Amino acid sequence: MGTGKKEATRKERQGKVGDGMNNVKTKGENFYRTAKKAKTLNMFKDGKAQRNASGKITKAASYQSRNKPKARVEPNRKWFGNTRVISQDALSSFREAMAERASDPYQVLLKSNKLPMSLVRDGEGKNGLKQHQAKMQVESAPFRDTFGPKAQRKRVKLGVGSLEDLAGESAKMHDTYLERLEQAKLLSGTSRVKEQAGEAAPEDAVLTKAQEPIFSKGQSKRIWNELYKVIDSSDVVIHVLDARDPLGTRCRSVEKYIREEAPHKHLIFVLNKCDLVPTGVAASWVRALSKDYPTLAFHASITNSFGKGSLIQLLRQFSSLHSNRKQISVGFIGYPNTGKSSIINTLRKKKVCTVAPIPGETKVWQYITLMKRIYLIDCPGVVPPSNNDSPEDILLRGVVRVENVENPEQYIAAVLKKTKPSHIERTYDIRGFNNPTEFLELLARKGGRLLKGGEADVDGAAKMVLNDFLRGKLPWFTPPPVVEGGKEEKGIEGRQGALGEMGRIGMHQVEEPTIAAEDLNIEATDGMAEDGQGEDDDFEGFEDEDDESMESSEEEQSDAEQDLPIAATIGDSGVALEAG
Ligand SMILES: Nc1nc2c(ncn2[C@@H]2O[C@H](COP(=O)(O)OP(=O)(O)OP(=O)(O)O)[C@@H](O)[C@H]2O)c(=O)[nH]1
Repeated sequence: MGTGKKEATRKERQGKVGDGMNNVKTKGENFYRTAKKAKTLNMFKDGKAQRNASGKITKAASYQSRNKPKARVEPNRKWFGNTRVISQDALSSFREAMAERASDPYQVLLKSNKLPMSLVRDGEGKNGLKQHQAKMQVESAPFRDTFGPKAQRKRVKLGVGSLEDLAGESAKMHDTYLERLEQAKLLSGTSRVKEQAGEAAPEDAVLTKAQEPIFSKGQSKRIWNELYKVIDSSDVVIHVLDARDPLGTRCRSVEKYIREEAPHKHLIFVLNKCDLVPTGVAASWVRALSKDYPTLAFHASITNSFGKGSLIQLLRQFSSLHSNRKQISVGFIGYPNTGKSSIINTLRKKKVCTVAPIPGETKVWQYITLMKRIYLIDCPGVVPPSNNDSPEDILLRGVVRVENVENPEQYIAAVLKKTKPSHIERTYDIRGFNNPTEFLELLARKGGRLLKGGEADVDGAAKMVLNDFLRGKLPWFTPPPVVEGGKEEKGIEGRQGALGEMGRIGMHQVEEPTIAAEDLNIEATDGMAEDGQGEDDDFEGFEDEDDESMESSEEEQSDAEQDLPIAATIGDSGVALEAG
């Protein structure tokens, strides 16, 4: 028997139309009982009122009762199903242990979205614990510690006594600012202040350093959009630095962005062009930079590379860290011309990205498959805008194309300052000059670079010297920071490597935090076992073989996934340096 319309149709079809038809309810309005109606019907079902012989109600029916029901919600165990109670001591030791691991660049927090990260990131967010603590502090700090002569709280340094003074001070500061702005305009004539009639009042202007537009390369919105696309799509971000000037080519703003906005992404440094600096210098830089992020020394070359095995091993470790993903993406970021595309070519052992000795060769981001589970992303070179960088600094970092520079001879003094005189003499076979102009003239004459009338082509010689400086013909490097007492600082013990001493990079587990380990499913297991990948990997064959082995290890790991450690350490020796 069908229901509703179907039933009605059946009856009609079979000629059973009659009285019965009226009883068939058809779907539509009032077909189902509403909750309200059901409630009312149930109420009537509850029983009638009891009456005495004369018909007076002795006991009202439940729907007639005027007694208030007990408004108590029945307790349920499920309310507490997802919570755990721990002591304050246990909580603080958990937080200490987690904070230690979270701040160590060599340890990776896994499953951070399943951890009570608000406890770990205490002080960063505005919600939760911090707010609570702030409230507690306000509530618990006694009056005498907060106000009065013995107050221990820091007060805002206003430098003014009254509100009028403050107003006067800000008016004065504004005047000084406008004055400086005017001065800058006069001095440069190229200030970026919009001066078209009435378009922008001087108040709207920004005081910027006057510089040629070519010195703003790598700072355009387009390039930064490319960078953000790469960062967004990457699980691992490789920041490529030039070994000759690692600090100059370091983008701290990008590091900060990743640290704050995408803490789940892994950032590592690759110190490229290590072949251009002495081994000891590269090792010292690696040691110095390793304190902030894991650092690898590298020499990009398809035929004669250095550090390739270590980098691949590291990437495979990251890929096994994210074994639940189909693949991981590795973004290469950094200043222009630091060798991002060259590193990708080195890893792929063939020319997949265009490489050129001029900055800005990579224009848009580009995906490259390294192996089934690892994708690489090339990014155009970016330059964080900074008011402290002079055009000289920018030029000598290789951000600008030398042929576009006007009056290149003005930068030769800086080149001579950065390069040892003996290296200049050896490279150009020139000696006995007293200043940069003399040097350029001698060089131009020696190379037969003469203009009309036998004048030395100083301009051309300067461009040549700048190119030699940037392309590695002239040896130079920035001295690494001197560690106090001449000894290495502790802190990243066992991670310092020196070129020539290869440490196997392997992931191993750290002890689980003191509390809640089982609660949070963070037992240490050997889920991170690594298979080594040597420098001489045959990369073509590697795809099949290794992916298979990786898949099988993935299967093993999938069982143990629950038990993955929450923190894994990158490398015993940490600094991924490799025997040269
Ligand atoms: N000596 C030496 N030169 C290198 C190394 N890596 C890259 N180079 C050279 O540096 C230049 C720039 O390399 P690219 O790979 O184009 O640099 P990039 O970072 O991709 O540059 P953009 O396209 O501007 O982002 C090329 O001439 C490379 O030959 C290295 O390890 N050693």
